[in-house]
Amino acid sequence: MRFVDALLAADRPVIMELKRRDPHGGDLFGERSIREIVAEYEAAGAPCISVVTGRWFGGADSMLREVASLTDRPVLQKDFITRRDQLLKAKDLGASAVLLTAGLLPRSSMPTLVGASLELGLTPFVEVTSEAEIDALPSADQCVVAVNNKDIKNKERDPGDLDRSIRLLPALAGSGTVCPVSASGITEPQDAARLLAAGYKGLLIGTGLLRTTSLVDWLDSLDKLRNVNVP
Ligand SMILES: O=C(O)c1ccccc1NCC(=O)[C@H](O)[C@H](O)COP(=O)(O)O
Repeated sequence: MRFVDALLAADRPVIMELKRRDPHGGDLFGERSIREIVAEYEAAGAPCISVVTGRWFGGADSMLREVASLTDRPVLQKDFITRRDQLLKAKDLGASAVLLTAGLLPRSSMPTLVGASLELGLTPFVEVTSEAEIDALPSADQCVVAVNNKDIKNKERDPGDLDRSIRLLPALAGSGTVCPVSASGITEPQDAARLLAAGYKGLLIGTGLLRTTSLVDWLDSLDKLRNVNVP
């Protein structure tokens, strides 16, 4: 299934992320193997899985290959992608979607990379932090567009500003994307429920899910707050 279709059809529209380290170098996997985390996410009904291969977060390309070999859920690669050859590699490693960060790319590169991703059958997962970045997006109707609540230019050391997602939602709706996503800094089920109630079709959560003592309880709380029954 396509990344975007899987997310839009999900009872729990949460892209669950594997990220080895937090921005301060803290371990997020503990004793768990990649296989165990993927199994936990699948059992929790993850429609899509995100893998951070960026080295700032302890990532490596091998993590993407391993995750893609363990699941048939669409997998997003989160890395600093600036060139077409990285898209080819992402595809080869098993990705279904690729992160393109508006704030890190020269404006002229975004249309080229969005076009090249689509040609390769990869969903562009475009991250933005401002209205100006949203207004400049090419082919937003064919992209997942995500508001990043943290500041990647500061290595995401900040706790995140979830109100940024609320503020930018009207601009996202106007961009033409069918799949607005709120990403980063979502640690509590209450925050997740608030963002979904506001109109987000998906959330991307790493640290909050990797650090919780019970993923099952975290997601049950979210379901209760949303009044949904997940079988
Ligand atoms: O945002 C980027 O440009 C980026 C580039 C390369 C590797 C990672 C990148 N971002 C990481 C993230 O955005 C977060 O891991 C993700 O949104 C989850 O955040 P959190 O729930 O706060 O762990």
